Amino acid sequence: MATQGQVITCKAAVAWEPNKPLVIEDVQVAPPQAGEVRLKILFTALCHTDAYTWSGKDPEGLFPCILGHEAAGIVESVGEGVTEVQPGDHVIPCYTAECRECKFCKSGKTNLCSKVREATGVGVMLGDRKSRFSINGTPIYHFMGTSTFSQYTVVHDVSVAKIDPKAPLEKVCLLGCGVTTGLGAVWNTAKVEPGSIVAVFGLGTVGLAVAEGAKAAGASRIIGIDIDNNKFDRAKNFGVTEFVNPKDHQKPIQQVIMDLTDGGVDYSFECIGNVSVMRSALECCHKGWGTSVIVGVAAAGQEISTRPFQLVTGRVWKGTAFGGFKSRTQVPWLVDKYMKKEIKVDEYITHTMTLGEINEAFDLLHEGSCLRCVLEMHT
Ligand SMILES: NC(=O)c1ccc[n+]([C@@H]2O[C@H](COP(=O)([O-])OP(=O)(O)OC[C@H]3O[C@@H](n4cnc5c(N)ncnc54)[C@H](O)[C@@H]3O)[C@@H](O)[C@H]2O)c1
Ligand SMILES: N[C@@H](CCC(=O)N[C@@H](CSCO)C(=O)NCC(=O)O)C(=O)O
Ligand SMILES: [Zn+2]
Ligand SMILES: [Zn+2]
Repeated sequence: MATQGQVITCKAAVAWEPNKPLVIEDVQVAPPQAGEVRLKILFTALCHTDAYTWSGKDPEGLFPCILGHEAAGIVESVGEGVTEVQPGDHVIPCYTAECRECKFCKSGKTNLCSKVREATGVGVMLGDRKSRFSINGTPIYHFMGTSTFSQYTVVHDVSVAKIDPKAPLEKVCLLGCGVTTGLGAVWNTAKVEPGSIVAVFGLGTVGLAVAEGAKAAGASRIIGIDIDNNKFDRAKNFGVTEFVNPKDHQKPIQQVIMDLTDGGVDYSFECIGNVSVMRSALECCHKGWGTSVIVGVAAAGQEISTRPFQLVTGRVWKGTAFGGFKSRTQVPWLVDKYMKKEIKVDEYITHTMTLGEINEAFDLLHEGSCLRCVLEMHT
């Protein structure tokens, strides 16, 4: 049955309140308006940022909402004026938009785009500042401009990356966030050179993708730091050459790393979201040139600190969103790299479940053994 122009009723996991179990509801998804695209989401993974917003600690978290931002699907229908995708196209929704027209997009200095960001930060669509999701007339907020924990979602056209239709959607959904972010943190934000010594704090999906990116960039040593000893064996497969557990040392971890590296690393990456570790990651960098990249998302109210002397003496503190990748342009390129077996993706998927099992999937995410859990949306 043709669904174009019709309201679609489908299943979605709704976060009614912070920290309360998600509820699988019948949700009405309105047709896309001008500049919008309605997607059939086939697979979505869970990311720690979904858990963070669900926890209530995200200042942009609005409830009730439909979370989810690491997914892949097929275009169901498009609104007026949409020219770059059409029904049937295989796509990855992108929480970092790319309009190619705004001051940010044209700057050549950042992957951030301002066109829809204000609207996506308050859970609505840009056109009419309303949500396309409702349950019996009650609006449900969008999240990150993606809301992929729904069998159908509506996104802005500037937030849709069209990809190779031969790519397995159950795998490449991961390129919608974690893996892409880690690779890009190394390649775009830090620009790690061959021979560099790299420290990665936190060996979850993002940290492992940083290690993978650093290996590909020719790093000579990749030091993985995690408080869970079980992380090391797996991390070796992603390029980590040495493992340090801060719990095994009396000295501050930055001192341990400096002692191991004749004065500090060339690049460090914080992939946890812990502001005290962010300080350690900066301070384990080499005097004169060491650069530290913040990737982890810390809760509202948290602040970073260090002695300004750390920066005066040449260390550089940076951050990255979506690894600095331009979403619509470069996500298809990453999919192609995956198809050519130049980057890993399958290796990050430790579990697969269904939409109906989403609460159990979140429980798993907090266990050390789980990297990414992919949900099949239409079983
Ligand atoms: N900036 C971005 O664009 C972006 C994109 C995706 C994810 N993120 C954020 O990146 C972070 C990492 O995501 P993930 O999915 O890899 O998370 P994860 O929870 O799977 O990995 C975190 C790792 O850090 C370890 N850890 C926890 N506390 C530690 C400590 N004090 N010292 C050392 N290790 C410690 C854990 O054992 C775990 O292995 C999250 O904060 C997530 O929200 C940011
Ligand atoms: N709403 C949060 C910000 C969270 C955040 O920093 N998000 C990252 C992506 S995390 C993906 O897992 C990001 O891209 N930030 C840039 C942006 O949101 O424009 C808060 O306010 O704390
Ligand atoms: Zn994410
Ligand atoms: Zn833009």
